[in-house]
Amino acid sequence: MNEGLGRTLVIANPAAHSGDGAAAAERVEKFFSSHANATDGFELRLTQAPGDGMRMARESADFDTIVALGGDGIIHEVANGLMSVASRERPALAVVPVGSGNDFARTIGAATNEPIAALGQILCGRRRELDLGHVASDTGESGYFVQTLSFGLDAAIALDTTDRRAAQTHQKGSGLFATSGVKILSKVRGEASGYPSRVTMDGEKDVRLNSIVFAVQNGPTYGGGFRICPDAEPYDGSLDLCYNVSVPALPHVLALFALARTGRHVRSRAIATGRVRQLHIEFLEREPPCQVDGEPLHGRTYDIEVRPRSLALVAPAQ
Ligand SMILES: Nc1ncnc2c1ncn2[C@@H]1O[C@H](COP(=O)(O)OP(=O)(O)OP(=O)(O)O)[C@@H](O)[C@H]1O
Repeated sequence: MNEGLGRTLVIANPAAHSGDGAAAAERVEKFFSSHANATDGFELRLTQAPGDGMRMARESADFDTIVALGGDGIIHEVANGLMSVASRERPALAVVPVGSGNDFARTIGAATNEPIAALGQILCGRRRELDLGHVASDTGESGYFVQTLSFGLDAAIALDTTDRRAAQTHQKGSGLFATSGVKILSKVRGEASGYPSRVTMDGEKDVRLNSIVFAVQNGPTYGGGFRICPDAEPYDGSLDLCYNVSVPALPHVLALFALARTGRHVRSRAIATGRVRQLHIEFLEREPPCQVDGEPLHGRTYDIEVRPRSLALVAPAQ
């Protein structure tokens, strides 16, 4: 049993998972109202638009625990808002995952799209110190990521899933990612052309790559369950990498994409993996598509680092 949630703020995205977030928020409100000893008082606030979750979390120093209810997007916003709160006043993060992708939830072992089960896990959970990734680009954009940052074709695929969700597709999770993958890859004619880059890992000598895929992960999956960095874990003080070291022919790229569903792509000679604390990437010819926890980010040059043990997380007891 954890030491209690204390004063609790639920920040809920009613639009998450094609609108399921609204009903999930009601169920959580009912649960906390009828189990008064679960918290030292709670408030529920619904977001109305992108950005609200970050703002609400930024102003949450009076609470002990913030429960982010929704998908990876709202968890990303709440984590970023919490990082603006002074560390000695920063509330703990808990999640009730109601999303289409739920990659962060999968990483920490939280029940997905089952709000009461997820609440049960929180109430019986244990505190863990969660690492975050931090990224800053040459456009001046910067922020933290809880799960994933990637460049290249896979980022284009992830961003396409966001557009297709906004267009009310009924697909979810890895099916959505797979369909966007086939769509994006079918636009590639002949050889997939990469994004030439110069990469410095942990201050070592730089390497030249022609990146089709360059993923920087705090947890193992992206795209609703694709195990791009199968060994990543968000409590180890480092970020895991997966990138191509040669540019395979298109059928090979498609095969690797399919294998990534279960993490078997890492056995390919075209793929390298790594583990770093800090990374500098410069894209030499053109800006690649880039996604951070499923949202777009822009720039040609990126500084990325792990911020170990940044957030107290109420994680399911394993
Ligand atoms: N009230 C709202 N109406 C519309 N969009 C919102 C609202 N609140 C937040 N958002 C935005 O919706 C986006 C997606 O939300 P969220 O990640 O919670 O759900 P999802 O897309 O269904 O799940 P996942 O990210 O796991 O696939 C976020 O980027 C968030 O900023």
